[in-house]
Amino acid sequence: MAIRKEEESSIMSVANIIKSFRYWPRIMRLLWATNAKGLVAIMVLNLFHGVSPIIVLILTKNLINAITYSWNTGFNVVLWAFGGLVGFTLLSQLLSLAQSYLESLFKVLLMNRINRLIMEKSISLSLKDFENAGVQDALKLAQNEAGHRPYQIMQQMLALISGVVTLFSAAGILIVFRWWMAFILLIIPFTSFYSFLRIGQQEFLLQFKRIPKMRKAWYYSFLMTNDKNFKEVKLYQLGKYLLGCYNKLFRGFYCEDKHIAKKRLNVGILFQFINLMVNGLMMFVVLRAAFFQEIEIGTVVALTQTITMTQSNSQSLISGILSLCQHNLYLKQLFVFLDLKVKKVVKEKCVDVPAIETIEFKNVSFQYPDNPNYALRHVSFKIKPGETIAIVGRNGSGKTTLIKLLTQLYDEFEGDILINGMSIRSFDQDALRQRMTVVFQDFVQYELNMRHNIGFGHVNRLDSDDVIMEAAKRAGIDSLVEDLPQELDTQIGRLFEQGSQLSGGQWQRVAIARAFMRQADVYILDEPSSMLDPESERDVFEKFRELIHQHIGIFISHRYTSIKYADHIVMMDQGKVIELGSHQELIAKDGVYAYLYNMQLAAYSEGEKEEVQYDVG
Ligand SMILES: Nc1ncnc2c1ncn2[C@@H]1O[C@H](COP(=O)(O)OP(=O)(O)OP(=O)(O)O)[C@@H](O)[C@H]1O
Repeated sequence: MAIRKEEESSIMSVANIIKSFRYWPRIMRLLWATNAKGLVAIMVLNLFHGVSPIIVLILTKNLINAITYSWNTGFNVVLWAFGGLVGFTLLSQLLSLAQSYLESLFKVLLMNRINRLIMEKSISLSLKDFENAGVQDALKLAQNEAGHRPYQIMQQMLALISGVVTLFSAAGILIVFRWWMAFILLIIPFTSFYSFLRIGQQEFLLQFKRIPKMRKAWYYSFLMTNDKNFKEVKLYQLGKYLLGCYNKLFRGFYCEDKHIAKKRLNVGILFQFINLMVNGLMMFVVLRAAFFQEIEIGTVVALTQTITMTQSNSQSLISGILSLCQHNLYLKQLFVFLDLKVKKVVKEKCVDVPAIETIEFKNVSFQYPDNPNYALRHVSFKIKPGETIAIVGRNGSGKTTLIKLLTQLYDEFEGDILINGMSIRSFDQDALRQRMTVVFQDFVQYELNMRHNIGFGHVNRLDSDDVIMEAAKRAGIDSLVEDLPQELDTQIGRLFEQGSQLSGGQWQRVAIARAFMRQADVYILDEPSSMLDPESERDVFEKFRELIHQHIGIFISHRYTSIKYADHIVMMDQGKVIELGSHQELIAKDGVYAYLYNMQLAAYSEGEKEEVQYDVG
């Protein structure tokens, strides 16, 4: 996904810069789709903006000449010339205000459109792509930089159009006087073009290579400013250290930026000097012509202004083209992100997923992208209708990975998963997911109201208070919801105003209620009891067992006291199923499960004994 090495080096080539203009038709379509009428109006106003300095110049020349010869022509001619200049200046200022009004509105619409495109793309990505560091880099660049570039390109384009109009009309005036002056004034700024282009490319390359570090800097800042991390940062006194890490990165960025800025300054000084010399020469020619009475006083004023205007316009034209080239490089990254391939929905896949009755893992092996080790190896087991399966095992043994494959968050694995005897690959992923409900270990705490927090389990039922309250009841939080100041409509969390904060266990129960919103065939709880007290844990499991009656229940837990009620237990170790059976069977087998179960039991009774001794003492 990230630009490859050879592409990095070719960024510096002029051919690559020219190639980057291929995105322009796309940018134009984007601008057009944002607001076609607004775009046309802005363009027309911009053209007017381009010709208006020349019209003002001609009107000024006329006025001065009218004053010079007024004894001959009468004061009326002066009045008309003056009226014309004032009237046009007024009109031009009014139109310029209208232009900035329209441009500011257009900018808001365009930014919003690009942000929407980025978000739409983001949610269409697979988990595999989303977790890829290269994709994260591109996303960051698209959000930070590329988002506002199309607008700047539009502004620059418009400025260029108006600049070209001004430049050529000014050059026209000069050509009539001395053609070679126009030629020199147009040519000189192009000599600086290549130098500035190189600097612009170097700057882009710098920014591009910096993205991973920028994400790190952002992360340090996030650690210090986010409420979730605040307690630990405070307790371990990490503030100074993290700030130091952030500063170190910032200092590195600053040195690099300073180096580029210095280069730009040196080139700028050199070309400014050349410009001044040329300007002086042109002025000398005009003044000489005036001295020998070859031109009138109004024409002297007009010519000196035209020289300055041509020079500054051709300069800003060059810097405009340069910044367009640079915007193009950034924009390329936006389109690289937007063009990321999303797996196409295969039409033949079965959308009508029948009620899930059996699930069978058949010799499944799986490796995460960029991870050389297998997370699962030759996993096989079957779940029958109405069964509850507990998946147990040490940390990193592959339990959650099983769930990720079953829910199709990753779909490139070896072997097969059979749903009612058919390969999981033959079903439409979204349709299949609708038949399942999951509480993940790292469930989301939505900083929204309680209605959303529970209702997101079945987003079409967000307005059904009864359904939401029923789910809350199943998760044992109905009274918690009723006690909230605005019940379901109470804001939860601390991020926004008037939010009611919940405890860790309460948040977990809310996530469980969310999972209970759906009438699913498969209920999956990944460590649902990690934050629950023993009473709540028993409560949740009882509710879970009631709910999955006739359905399939899968839960992952490290608490063996809850696990023993499952119909079947799958014991995992290093990605493999090492034991399989009911609690009694596995205890009788006296293997790893029995060892871990007895160890936990001993730890519990030891704890209880200590408590008793403590009470007695
Ligand atoms: N997104 C990922 N990318 C690369 N490797 C991963 C990813 N997620 C997990 N792994 C690796 O896969 C292996 C299995 O992880 P998994 O999360 O399935 O373990 P687990 O049994 O659920 O662990 P725990 O009990 O700690 O939750 C681990 O070695 C882990 O490092």
